[in-house]
Amino acid sequence: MQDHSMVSLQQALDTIGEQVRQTEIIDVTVENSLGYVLAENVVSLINIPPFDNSAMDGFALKSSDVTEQRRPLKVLGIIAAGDVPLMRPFNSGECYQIMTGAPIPAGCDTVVPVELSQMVEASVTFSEAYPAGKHIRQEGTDIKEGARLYAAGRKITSQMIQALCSVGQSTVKVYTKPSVVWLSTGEELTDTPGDLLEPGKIFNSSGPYGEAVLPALGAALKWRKTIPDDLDLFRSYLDKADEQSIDVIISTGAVSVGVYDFVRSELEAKGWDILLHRAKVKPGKPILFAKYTKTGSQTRYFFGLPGNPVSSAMGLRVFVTPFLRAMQNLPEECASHAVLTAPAKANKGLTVFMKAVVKISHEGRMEIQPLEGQLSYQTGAMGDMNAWLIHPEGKDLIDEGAVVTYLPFLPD
Ligand SMILES: Nc1nc2c(c(=O)[nH]1)N[C@H]1C(S)=C(S)[C@@H](COP(=O)(O)OP(=O)(O)OC[C@H]3O[C@@H](n4cnc5c(N)ncnc54)[C@H](O)[C@@H]3O)O[C@H]1N2
Ligand code: MOO
Repeated sequence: MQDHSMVSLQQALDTIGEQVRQTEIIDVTVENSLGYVLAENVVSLINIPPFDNSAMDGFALKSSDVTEQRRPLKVLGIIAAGDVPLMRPFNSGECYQIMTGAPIPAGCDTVVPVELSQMVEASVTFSEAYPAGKHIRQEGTDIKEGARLYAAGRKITSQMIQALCSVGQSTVKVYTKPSVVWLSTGEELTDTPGDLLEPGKIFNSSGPYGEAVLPALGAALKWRKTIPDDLDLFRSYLDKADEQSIDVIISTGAVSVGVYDFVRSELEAKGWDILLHRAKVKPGKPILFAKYTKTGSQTRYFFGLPGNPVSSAMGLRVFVTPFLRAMQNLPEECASHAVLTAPAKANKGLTVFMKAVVKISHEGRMEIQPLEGQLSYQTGAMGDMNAWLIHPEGKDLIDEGAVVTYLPFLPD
């Protein structure tokens, strides 16, 4: 007889969390580093700006030369961005025309914007006296040489790429993105959207969803296949993933108690250890987690996500995402809270994840509202949700106005 007992959400997460091993550390070019997690602190080796430069198009001069007397100054030449800094100081009564970003010449203590000047041939006068220290962007006033830009464990964003490039960083050490294979099981699945559905068939929605969302979860999807209820094919894909040293295999469907629910028995037959099967959650109840250890190679992991499409999405977010994050040394996600704007009722015996919308009210308050269509086959509301409201085990009704916990649809 099968064991149909279920563990709590926390026990399930702990079982998964205990298995985490970090991925390999590699060097990637900064240009290709988006979405990777830093495995080292990044320290700037140079000052930014690397030299004093002008913040305006105008005239580089000594402020003592610009007085109420409006004495004309001799323009010695033009200094453009990219020019070598002029080290030879100029004399009183002289100045340079200077462009934004151009190096400040030795002896200059201010830049007067072009709008305040009248230039006639090589001579310029200014409408008013001008103080020292204006419009000069001093070396090191953005980023100091030796300053820590980013700590290990930060996920690289596009903004960070801009700062990394400004200090001239060429490569960074990062954790490899966990490699993933996605297997959609089900005789009923059709992978040709746009075609007329054959009787009894449905379109595969979870496979393309997995492919779309995995990059945002930090994973590298290597390949994705659909498997009718064909055990030989399933075994051959397991072997292929093994040969390619895939870190994590994710399947959808065939993990419940139906006659054709073969995932668990096939994994066991192939020597996988089933560490978790079934948790007190909804959707996602029949969640399965297994590992495969072969001498001489890295342990491999398998998540069997329940087939109902909302259950697959929930399993990916609630169980797989923390595992993928921890493999890259990302910190655990912090709990997010919001005020419930409508009562939420759910099964008391389970932790229920409800499709919901979180938004900031006009008063600046974070508010959350459960959507219509909460069942695990109902994908209609998924496009509107941006959060999973967590309705904890042990409660049936949560009143409007209560503060509840939620999981953003995507992690940071
Ligand atoms: N006697 C019981 N029956 C069921 C139980 C149970 O505890 N006792 N649990 C139910 C729950 S809860 C879930 S969730 C499902 C999970 O079952 P499986 O993982 O075995 O999934 P399947 O039976 O293969 O499929 C379930 C459902 O989802 C549709 N599906 C599957 N794959 C896809 C896909 N890629 N895209 C779109 N839709 C998909 C499939 O056609 C089924 O309708 O079991 C319940 N049964
Ligand atoms: O637990 Mo199932 O995942 O509700 O549909």
